[in-house]
Amino acid sequence: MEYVIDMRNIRKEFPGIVANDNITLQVKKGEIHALLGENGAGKSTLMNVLFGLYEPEQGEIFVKGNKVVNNDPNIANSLGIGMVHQHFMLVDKFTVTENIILGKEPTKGGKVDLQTAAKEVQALSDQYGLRVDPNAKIEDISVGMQQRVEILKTLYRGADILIFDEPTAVLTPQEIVELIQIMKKLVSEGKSIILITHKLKEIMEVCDRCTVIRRGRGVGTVDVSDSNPDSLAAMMVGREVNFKVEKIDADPKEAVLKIKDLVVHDSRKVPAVNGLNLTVHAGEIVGIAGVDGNGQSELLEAITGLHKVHEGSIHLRDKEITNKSPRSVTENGLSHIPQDRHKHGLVLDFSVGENMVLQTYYQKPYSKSGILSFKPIFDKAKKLIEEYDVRTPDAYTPARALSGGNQQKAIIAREVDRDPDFLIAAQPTRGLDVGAIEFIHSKLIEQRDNGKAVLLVSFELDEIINVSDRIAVMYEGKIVAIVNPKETTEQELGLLMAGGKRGTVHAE
Ligand SMILES: Nc1ncnc2c1ncn2[C@@H]1O[C@H](COP(=O)(O)OP(=O)(O)OP(=O)(O)O)[C@@H](O)[C@H]1O
Repeated sequence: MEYVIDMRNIRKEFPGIVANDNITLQVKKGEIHALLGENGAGKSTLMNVLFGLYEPEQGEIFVKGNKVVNNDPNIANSLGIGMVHQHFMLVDKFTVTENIILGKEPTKGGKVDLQTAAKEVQALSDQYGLRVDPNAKIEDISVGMQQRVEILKTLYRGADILIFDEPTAVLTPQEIVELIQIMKKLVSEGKSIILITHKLKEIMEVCDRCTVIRRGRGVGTVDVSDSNPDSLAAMMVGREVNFKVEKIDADPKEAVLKIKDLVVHDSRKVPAVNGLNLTVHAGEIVGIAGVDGNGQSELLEAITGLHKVHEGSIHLRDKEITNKSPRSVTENGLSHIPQDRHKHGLVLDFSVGENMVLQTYYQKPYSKSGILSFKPIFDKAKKLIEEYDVRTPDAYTPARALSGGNQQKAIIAREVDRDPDFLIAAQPTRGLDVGAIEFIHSKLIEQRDNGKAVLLVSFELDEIINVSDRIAVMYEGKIVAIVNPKETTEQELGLLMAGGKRGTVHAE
């Protein structure tokens, strides 16, 4: 059988780690082929080898039966391979069309022919159901549309083998439904897709076959129709995974976070949070459910001191923290697992060890008389790396070199370990494998059981329902309903998130 992609016995090493150890990946034409593995298993590395970004130490690559030599991204492109990266590579100030044609502009009379380009983009967009506004600027469009621009960019360059690196991690549930339709359309038109995802539900829904890798080695390739989420998880992690979140009923105590009549403006000076009231008690997890863009980011930034509050107040226990600096809020007992781990969670060029003390480096035992004490810093880091299973060669490795999921585990380790009164967890399991998700959920529940107040914000409705003790539904900058997770369904929550009505609101 001839494969469109045939990667044989690939080996790729980084200092201190074999990221790909003799891996074979074979993709058939017209299939959606899942690539599944734990955080740090080597999936992105393998795709970067295929795309010519890394040169493997060993192994062969055949594309449509032809052996690839001296691979680089230009060669990969010319062979019809296109990559839709997790972090988009678009120019914010350019329009959709300008981004799509960048580097391959049609010309007329020596000038870029934008009219012809716009027509070509529209034709591709119609053919594959990739809805975009060709004249909109990237900075003004949603994440979902930006992703469609990335897909169109690869199609415009003639790609017929598309690599999607965790494409749904950044999307809202509605956008995920659309992307799945788009992927089905692409393969029905003869394209082949390699899909990296941690979401087993997605694999079951759209993929034909799945290749599993564990700690840099191939475990095997299976037909999805012969598998189920349990068997895939076990193959990937090497043990059975418990998908059910185990917890006893909450025993909430005194109020820890008290928000009264909060108003926060967004960057366009429009109220994004608009008269919001919310209380979170010691010993409970309150989950915030809402469609992206209903003020969740502004709310979290206001609590953590990253965004100015216009009206209203925020108290942590009896201390007012309204418009206090991030450091002051942190010193008053807040920990924060931020939504954007690169912007607010890590200093990528610092070592993992240094990142573990980002909020506490100036305190004892990590500093003495204003000078850093590296032994206690790295002793602490080593302990956390072990406890949280952060896969890194060592504590001295720069955070940038860790896989996305392991960067997230490092942040969670640091924030939970600081033992705060109040923990904000924003999309805490985004990009994590099922084994890591199981572990993080148990850590959040452990915090709750130790009497901490936890605020969980997540687009994953099953996570909100399974982990929270109360669910606050946020719509147009307000909490519009408080729901008991035991008495609701994903459908019912979805309706409330879209502005539907049900019951009364008790912010307490
Ligand atoms: N440029 C690099 N320099 C050093 N080490 C690296 C580099 N890129 C990846 N690694 C290491 O190689 C291993 C595999 O990383 P990779 O990003 O391929 O994992 P992954 O399976 O894609 O993980 P995730 O699901 O978390 O994204 C990890 O241990 C990572 O730390």
